[in-house]
Amino acid sequence: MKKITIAIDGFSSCGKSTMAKDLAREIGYIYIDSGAMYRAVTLYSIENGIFQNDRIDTEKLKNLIKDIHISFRLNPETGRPDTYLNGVNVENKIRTMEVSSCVSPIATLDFVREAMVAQQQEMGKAKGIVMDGRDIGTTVFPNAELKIFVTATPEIRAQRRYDELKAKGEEASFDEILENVKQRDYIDQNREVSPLRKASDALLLDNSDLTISQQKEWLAEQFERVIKEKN
Ligand SMILES: Nc1ncnc2c1ncn2[C@@H]1O[C@H](COP(=O)(O)OP(=O)(O)O)[C@@H](O)[C@H]1O
Ligand SMILES: Nc1ccn([C@@H]2O[C@H](COP(=O)(O)OP(=O)(O)O)[C@@H](O)[C@H]2O)c(=O)n1
Repeated sequence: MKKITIAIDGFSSCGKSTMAKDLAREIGYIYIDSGAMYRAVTLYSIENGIFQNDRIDTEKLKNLIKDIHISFRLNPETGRPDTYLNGVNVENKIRTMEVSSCVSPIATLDFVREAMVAQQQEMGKAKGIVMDGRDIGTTVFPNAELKIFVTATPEIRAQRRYDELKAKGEEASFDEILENVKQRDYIDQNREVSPLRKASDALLLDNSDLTISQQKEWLAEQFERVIKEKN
C-alpha cells in the first residue's frame, strides 16, 4: 500500500497533536510534532542567554543554530515520542508557560524556520508521516495528500491547556493561558515567513464541540478515504 503524507495545522492548543499522534500510532506512520522543535530552540535560547528580558540576541542564535540538534525517541511508558535537545530529554521542560510565552517570537525568525523546515522535510521524505504545526500544509509539505486545518474557540483551547497543566500538577492560571493562546495566534498569523494559514486544499475541522474520540474517528475516516483514492 502506497504511503501518504499527512499535514495537520491550526491554532494553538486545539488538539492537533492529540489527533496526529493517535492516527500515526494506528496506521503505523511516523509522528512529528513540529511545534516541539520550535519549543526546543526556544528552551535552548532561554538556557543560553539568547532570550533575555524580552529580547532575542539574533546574531548569537544565528551562530549557534547549527549546534542545536533536535530528535525524537519513543517513550515506552507513554507510547509517544519524547523530544530531545542535544541528546537530553526535554519533553517536560518545553511545555512550560515560560517556553510558551517565548516560542512565537523565536518562530518568526527566518533562519530558525529555514533550519527547522529543512529537518522536517528530511524526516518526511519517505512519506508515511503525520506532522502537525502551523505551516506543514503550506510550506513544509505543500504536496501532502491529506491536509487538515484545526480550530476551536480561544476559550475552549485555553481550558484544554489549563486542564492539561493542572493534571500534570503544574501551577496554571486560566487567564494567563488564554492571553498566551491569543497572543501566539496573533504572532503566528501575522509573521512574515510562513504565517499560519489554512492551505486552500486543507479540510477545516472546528472541534470545539467534539470529544477526543469523535475527532479521532473523523480523522480516521479522512485517512481511509484518501488512502483508497491513492491506491
Ligand atoms: N476534542 C477535545 N476535547 C477536549 N480536550 C481535547 C480535545 N482534543 C485535545 N484535547 C486536549 O487538549 C489539550 C491540547 O491538545 P494538543 O493535542 O496538545 O493541542 P495542540 O497540539 O493543537 O496544541 C490536551 O490536553 C488534549 O488532551
Ligand atoms: N510548524 C510550526 C509549529 C510551531 N510553530 C511555533 O511554535 C509554537 C508552539 O507550537 P506548538 O504546536 O507546540 O503549540 P501548541 O499549540 O501545542 O501550544 C507556535 O505557537 C508557533 O509559534 C511554528 O511557527 N511552526
